[in-house]
Amino acid sequence: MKVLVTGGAGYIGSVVTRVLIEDGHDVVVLDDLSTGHRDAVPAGVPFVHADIADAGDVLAREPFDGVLHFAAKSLVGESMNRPELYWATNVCGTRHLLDAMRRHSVPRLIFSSTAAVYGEGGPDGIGEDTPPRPTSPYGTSKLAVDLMISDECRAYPLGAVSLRYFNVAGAYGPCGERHRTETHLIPITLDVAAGRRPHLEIYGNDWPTPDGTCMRDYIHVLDLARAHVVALQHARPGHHAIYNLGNGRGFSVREVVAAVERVTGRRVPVTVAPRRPGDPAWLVADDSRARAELNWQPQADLDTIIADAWAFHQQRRHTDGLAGGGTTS
Ligand SMILES: NC(=O)c1ccc[n+]([C@@H]2O[C@H](COP(=O)([O-])OP(=O)(O)OC[C@H]3O[C@@H](n4cnc5c(N)ncnc54)[C@H](O)[C@@H]3O)[C@@H](O)[C@H]2O)c1
Ligand SMILES: O=c1ccn([C@@H]2O[C@H](COP(=O)(O)OP(=O)(O)O[C@H]3O[C@H](CO)[C@@H](O)[C@H](O)[C@H]3O)[C@@H](O)[C@H]2O)c(=O)[nH]1
Repeated sequence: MKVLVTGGAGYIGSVVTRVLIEDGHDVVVLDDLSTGHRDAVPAGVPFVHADIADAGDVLAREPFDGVLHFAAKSLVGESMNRPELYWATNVCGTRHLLDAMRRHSVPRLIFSSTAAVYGEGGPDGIGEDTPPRPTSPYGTSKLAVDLMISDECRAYPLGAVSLRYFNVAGAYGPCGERHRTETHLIPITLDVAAGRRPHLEIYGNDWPTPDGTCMRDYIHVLDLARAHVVALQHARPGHHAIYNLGNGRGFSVREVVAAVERVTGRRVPVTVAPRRPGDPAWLVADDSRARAELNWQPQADLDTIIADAWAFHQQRRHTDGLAGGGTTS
């Protein structure tokens, strides 16, 4: 298929772009490079430096079979302080994209939704039919888009799939997490293991969980990418399908730290800091619907996810000459 990948210079979008190309698809990437990197887009893939609000200019040039829409603001903590950014980019930006898709008769949409739409979970996995109660503007904005897409599919022949990712981590070859300001647990913990930060701050040790730290469900970015390729085939006109993508198993922040120490053979000093506003205690997926209907199955366990992220981290250290504290770039 000929597809447009918005946010294809970002972490997940760049991995999915690679996997789509390996699967024989013809990809164009659109990204404003606000958090992405031009060099994350594979060589030879046409790149458009633009905002999603202007995606119509690209869709007007030639027929597209689908759009994979990753471009977004996506940090829970930031969204608590700057909610307007989340409504403008995630909701208004996607509204413009949907209008352009309709104008240019693009039949398929794969949307990056999130576990953050559910709000507080619990030890039992969260299924797609759980009533959404987001605890942050990030989650609210993504839920608003999911609802907007459902309305669009009811009224028009668009076929859409929302994939609700749980915590994505790991790397695929030259593509991994390298946000200018990193907030995600695994890359920060790897920075500590590498001696680039003095310690990890654990955001709260008094949560209602077995060891008092937050529980999350980590999924390898390559497992996630493969689900997108399947979902593209699965989109049916006038239908909006929603699938959780996780591993179905929760790990606490302290368990992630222990896994990083095990995989890297390095010590990770920690301190306990206050809870981060907007964080739920538990987010663990019931991903049985994706396994059954998409015939998809995640392969990588937590140690593999961390080992691949660590290999990427070490490789960036060499290519970027990174040393000492600071952020990845
Ligand atoms: N990382 C996770 O664990 C996770 C979990 C659930 C959902 N998601 C979703 O997956 C998607 C990708 O996340 P990521 O971790 O790769 O983030 P990322 O920040 O690395 O990638 C987002 C990309 O979108 C681009 N972008 C942002 N605003 C844009 C705009 N207005 N116009 C054009 N491009 C724009 C950025 O430059 C960046 O390249 C997001 O929609 C996010 O909400 C991520
Ligand atoms: O320095 C840190 C960073 C994180 N955490 C904790 O680690 C857990 C995971 O945090 P993080 O890696 O920032 O991911 P989340 O906030 O869980 O959000 C990610 O996972 C969500 C789905 O679960 C997605 O919607 C978001 O886009 C994605 O950023 C949370 O409990 C944090 O409080 C710390 O204790 N210290």
